[in-house]
Amino acid sequence: MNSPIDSEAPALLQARGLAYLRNDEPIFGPLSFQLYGGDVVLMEGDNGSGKTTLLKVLSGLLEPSSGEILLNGEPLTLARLSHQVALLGHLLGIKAELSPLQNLRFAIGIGGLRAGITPHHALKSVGLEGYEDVPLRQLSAGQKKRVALARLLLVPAALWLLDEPYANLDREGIGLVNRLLELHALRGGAALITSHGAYAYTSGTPRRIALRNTDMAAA
Ligand SMILES: Nc1ncnc2c1ncn2[C@@H]1O[C@H](COP(=O)(O)OP(=O)(O)OP(=O)(O)O)[C@@H](O)[C@H]1O
Repeated sequence: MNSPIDSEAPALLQARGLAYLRNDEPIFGPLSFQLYGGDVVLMEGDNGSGKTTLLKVLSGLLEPSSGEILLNGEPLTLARLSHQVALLGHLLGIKAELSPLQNLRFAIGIGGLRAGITPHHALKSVGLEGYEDVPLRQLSAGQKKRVALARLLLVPAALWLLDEPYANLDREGIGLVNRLLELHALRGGAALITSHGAYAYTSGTPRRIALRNTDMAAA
């Protein structure tokens, strides 16, 4: 398990007794865990075990049935979410009618801009130089995923919540995700990643949280 980079700092993310029920049926939890700067944590589980639901709860899209979520030691609010948390969901949150550049500018308007990087630079970093002005609907699934990865690079959010970040990516794209994660962890960020188990994160041995269909337990 990674240790906090600054032991005085509160966890970037703390979940306390977090549970979600749909129609009185438990989907996950209760779960308690925390992520500090430098942590990359892998959330594993079979189809339907609740990984996406947990990320939706952590990113404020769903209300937990019980428990609480703290960001930097403070209760989660929409204002804190927009600047402290970046979500990469199944629906990538990018608009098909806009170009990569327009999508990134839109994201900056909401989430802010990290110092020392521009949208052009971010697109080059994810291998999309030359695609700046092409409408998203003309890009492949993997290229769209790369636009969403460029957005992660641009916004200053320290906590990344990534739902299946390797899906639709080729071998080079998988390496790209790993490099982005390593860089993010090195500069004090943290990431929670979902995976079906065949994960591709290759840097060290990430901490794991296991969601199971049968007992809904946290490891
Ligand atoms: N909008 C919804 N309405 C009703 N039930 C839902 C909804 N979304 C998900 N579920 C149910 O909640 C459970 C958890 O779903 P979730 O998408 O969180 O699982 P997952 O672990 O991310 O799955 P996968 O690995 O297939 O992406 C499943 O049983 C699913 O059928």
